[in-house]
Amino acid sequence: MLSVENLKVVYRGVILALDGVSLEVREGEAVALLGPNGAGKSSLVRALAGLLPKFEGRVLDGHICFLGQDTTHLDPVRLSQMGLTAVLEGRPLFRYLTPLENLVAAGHRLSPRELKEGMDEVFARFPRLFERRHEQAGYLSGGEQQMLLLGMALLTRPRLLVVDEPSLGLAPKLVEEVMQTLNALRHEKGLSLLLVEQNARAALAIVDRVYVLERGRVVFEGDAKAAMEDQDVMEFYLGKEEVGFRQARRYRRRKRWV
Ligand SMILES: Nc1ncnc2c1ncn2[C@@H]1O[C@H](COP(=O)(O)OP(=O)(O)OP(=O)(O)O)[C@@H](O)[C@H]1O
Repeated sequence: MLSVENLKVVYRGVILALDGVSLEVREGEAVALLGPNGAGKSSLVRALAGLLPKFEGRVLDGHICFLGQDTTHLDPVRLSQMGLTAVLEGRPLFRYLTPLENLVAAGHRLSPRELKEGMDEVFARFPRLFERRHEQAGYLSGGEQQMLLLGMALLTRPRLLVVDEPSLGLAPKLVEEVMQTLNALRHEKGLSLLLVEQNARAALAIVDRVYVLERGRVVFEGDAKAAMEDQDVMEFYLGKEEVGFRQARRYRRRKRWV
């Protein structure tokens, strides 16, 4: 469904963010892209969604192929029409508009009947959004905003959903809820999912395969279950799990590979 080959991305002509990344997401598959700050995860998302020019970035080399078509230089509108929807990090929504208005904006390509059906489905899936549908979206909690963004993404009728750091800033219980929502969407809608995360454990619990990015390169790829059971991977790539004096888990990076 999606294949990325030897992708190099540069910002302002000098800052190399991706240095020859190759990866694949097959039809119906859920794949995690993990990595620490600055690894290049968001740069890959921007490249996939045709958004690099908005960030003064461009593809220097390599190819992106979606549904058999070379989409390396396609614009976001065309990509969305093809079924590739990206939910960017930082919860980009219209903060001064209501959830209802945000959903209408996201579903602007649908007919009135399709929009109504789509919104009914979103509100049935996220009852809390329905309760708060007339309030300002900027005042929703982080978890509710994330649900709204997923609802907006659903209205674009994606075949591949790319979600950038949905767990950012959320309490563990909400992280779990967001992951379970993504998992349910994937299975019920038959979506393919590329989940970009720093929270390795949360992501690995719902995906089939994983790529780990570090300093713009893929340093590990493999089966998610195997990655979780592999102590070296957990320690070296994802950080060592430690149980602190309050029995709180924390993760410490042990080593860099590149
Ligand atoms: N608009 C930009 N202009 C210049 N450099 C950028 C820009 N965006 C990202 N970079 C640089 O590209 C590299 C990769 O950044 P990117 O945001 O893709 O990493 P990331 O893995 O998503 O990190 P994080 O988890 O912190 O969001 C970093 O060195 C970053 O400073």
